[in-house]
Amino acid sequence: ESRVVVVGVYPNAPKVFAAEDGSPTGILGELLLTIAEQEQWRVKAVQCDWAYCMQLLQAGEIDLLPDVAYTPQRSLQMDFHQTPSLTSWSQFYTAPGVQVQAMTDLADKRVVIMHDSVQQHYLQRVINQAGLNTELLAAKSLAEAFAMVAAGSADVVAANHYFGAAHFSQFHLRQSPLMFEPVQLFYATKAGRNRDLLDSIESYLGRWQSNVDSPYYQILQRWGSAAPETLIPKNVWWMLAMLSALLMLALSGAWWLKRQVAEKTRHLKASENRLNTILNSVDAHIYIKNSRLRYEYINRKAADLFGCEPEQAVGRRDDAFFDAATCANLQQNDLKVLQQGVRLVEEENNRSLDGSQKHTYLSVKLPLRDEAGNIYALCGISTDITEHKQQQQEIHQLAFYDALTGLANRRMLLDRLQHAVALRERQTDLAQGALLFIDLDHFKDLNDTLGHAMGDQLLKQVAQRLQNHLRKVDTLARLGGDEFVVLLTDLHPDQDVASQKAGLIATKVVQLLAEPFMLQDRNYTLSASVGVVLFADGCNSYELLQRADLAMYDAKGHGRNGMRFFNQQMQADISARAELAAGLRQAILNNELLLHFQPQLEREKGIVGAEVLLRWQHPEQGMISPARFIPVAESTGQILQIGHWVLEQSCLQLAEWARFPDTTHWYLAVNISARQLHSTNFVADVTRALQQSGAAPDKLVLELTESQLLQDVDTVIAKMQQLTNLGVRFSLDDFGTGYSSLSYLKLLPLQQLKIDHSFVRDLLTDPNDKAIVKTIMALGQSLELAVIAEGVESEAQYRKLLQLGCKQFQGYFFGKPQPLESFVLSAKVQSSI
Ligand SMILES: Nc1nc2c(ncn2[C@@H]2O[C@H](COP(=O)(O)O[C@H]3[C@@H](O)[C@H](n4cnc5c(=O)[nH]c(N)nc54)O[C@@H]3COP(=O)(O)O)[C@@H](O)[C@H]2O)c(=O)[nH]1
Repeated sequence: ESRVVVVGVYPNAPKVFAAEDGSPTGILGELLLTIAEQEQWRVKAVQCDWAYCMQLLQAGEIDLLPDVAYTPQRSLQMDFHQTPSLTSWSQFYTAPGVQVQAMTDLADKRVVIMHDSVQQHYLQRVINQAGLNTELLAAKSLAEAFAMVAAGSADVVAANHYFGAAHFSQFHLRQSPLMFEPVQLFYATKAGRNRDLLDSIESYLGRWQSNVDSPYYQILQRWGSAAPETLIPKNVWWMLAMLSALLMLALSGAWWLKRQVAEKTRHLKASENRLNTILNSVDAHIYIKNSRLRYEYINRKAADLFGCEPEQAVGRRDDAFFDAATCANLQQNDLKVLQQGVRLVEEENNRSLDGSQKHTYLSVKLPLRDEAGNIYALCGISTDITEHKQQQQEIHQLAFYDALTGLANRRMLLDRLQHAVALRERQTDLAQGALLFIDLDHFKDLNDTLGHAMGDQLLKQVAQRLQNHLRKVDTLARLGGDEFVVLLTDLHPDQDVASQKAGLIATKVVQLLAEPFMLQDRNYTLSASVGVVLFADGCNSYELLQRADLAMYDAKGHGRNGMRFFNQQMQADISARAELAAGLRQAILNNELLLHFQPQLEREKGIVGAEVLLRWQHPEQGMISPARFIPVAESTGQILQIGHWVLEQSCLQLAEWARFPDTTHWYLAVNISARQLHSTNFVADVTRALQQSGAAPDKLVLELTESQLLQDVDTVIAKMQQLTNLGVRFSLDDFGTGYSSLSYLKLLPLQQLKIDHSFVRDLLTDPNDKAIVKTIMALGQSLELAVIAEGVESEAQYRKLLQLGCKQFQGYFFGKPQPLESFVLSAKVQSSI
């Protein structure tokens, strides 16, 4: 039984195609039929297009497929015989007018090939590697592909030269001289199937190809092949193959170079993009200007400022964006960079063309040089520091100016003062300067009565008024509260003239501030005290300010509403007071304070008690008068501690005297300072001193002065009342020197008035003093208060006082203040007389 061989036949004349009866024909069809005849195979043809034939072979539905070019990839799925049945190569066939002399001519062309053919795989690789912009189209058959070119839907067709040579003129195409992809063609079977068919074919091909008279060559001749293909010398065929390989190598090289260039371009593009991203996101204006000062580059930020796109600024100059003054300044800076090759860092104030925007920039400008070192452009980086400058200005304002009045503050004043003093020290022939220290009198009262808002209003008006009347060179400062200082410079080189001028200005200031101010539509009048100091050799700014302050206090001490020059005595007084305060601290610790007692008498009874008077036994200076140290202790607050000690000691002494019949009736008059009286603990302190000592409260007399009672009257009266309720008595010291009114006196829980010694001193000679004493006596009588006269130094004074009705006395005539022992001794002697 003959073997049935199913053969795939696809249209590829003249190599293979189906005859009218469907049997395979063409070179490879006839060759197969000739072998089949010899082998008694019954050939059954299956017609298919190329791609479908390949699929049928893979599926095992056909046994054999002619005209298959060997490729390593196909050898994985198919088996081939050894001797090629044909050799072939590919060629391009073009539409008229289309030239393909080299592979690169395929660029921008539509090339059609048969689907899944060797040409498709080869050309796809070439196009990719050469990076050609070629459109590769696939047709089902070569006839369809040729028809596409003929119809204009493709420019070029690639086909094996057998088909091409036989058909190109029929389709009115042109044959390109470019040959490529030489191949060897075989009958192929599915891998592992029909090996016997291949072996048979191989045996015939081997024998017939070595004999030119064999059926193989007869078939070739019949189908019009000019030369027996297999007789092409092997070396020529290899050369063709080598050339093809070289072409591939060259194309690969070109492809590699192109890839490198593309890679580099990609890198450069990426770098440029990155750089642009950075430059555009930097918070600064970055630009490049060429040597003619035209912009070559600006970043996004600069473009936003200019109100255009970056490209639109290229070629333009600053005058397109800034006003004339700005341009002139920028040009000056730019030329410095371009001409001198320097790196420039400058603050630039730029104003826009229409003047609407003004900005300050910190600009850094650098020259750009070519490889030969020549400057061809400049690169600028300008950072907008407008806000920073404003903040700096605000910080400066806060640091050096008073927020309320806008005047210079202490810091600024000291700064200017230091500068003026230093200048004066360097140039002694320079005009003399001076400081005026101004303090408003009783400003606190205005604040307390009208409120702080009104107080602020007044301070602003004071500042304004002073400022209006001072020269521009002078500095008016507010130190805080109601304290103002004027720094006068450039007065006069002559000390006396300068002093005269400063005095006139100070007087003018006092007069100015005495003129009424308008507050809430009402006139408000105030006064000011002014201290004046002239610059002095070796005196620094702090000392000058302190001296002016002292002078101002002196002005206050002299009745306010006036001016005083600083003098050395003020300084000496201050130093002495400071020294005294320091010594007093030590005195308290070292028990240097002691009490003296001055007797108080009644005519019939003799000694009835004593005034306690404090003494300071200084180890070096001897006895220091309380008239010196009590005011100091008052101002430093030490009086609270000292006064408390006096009170405790006095109570202890009273308790001690109470134990003896001779002294049990004696009382002690203790001086109470203003601070003591106004301290919140005053009543408690007195009560505790009495309780802890066991002294009888009615033996304790507390001496207050009229001035102490003027302040916070209600509280003082309440305190006095509380102690009066305990039995403590109160005496009004220095009576007659103050301003006590009768109605006011009636409110106070007093038991005694003490006639000041200044009235007693001239009682015999001065009718006024005599009249005052008489009045005080009458007052005491009407208010039912005892009256004691102090400072009685002579018998004549004593007699006169007796005559005027006085019953109680104190003074040197009866006994000076003395230590406890001598007081007690002399008191007993007096009683026994
Ligand atoms: N707060 C306190 N003040 C006190 C205390 N001790 C004293 N003082 C006050 O110090 C001032 C000076 O006192 P002093 O130097 O002791 O002078 C007193 C007497 O010595 C003096 N005096 C008395 N008799 C005469 C006299 O005949 N002639 C004369 N020239 N001076 C005389 O008078 C002073 C007493 O004055 P006064 O207190 O007003 O009664 C003085 O103000 C004391 O008050 C203390 O502990 N605390």
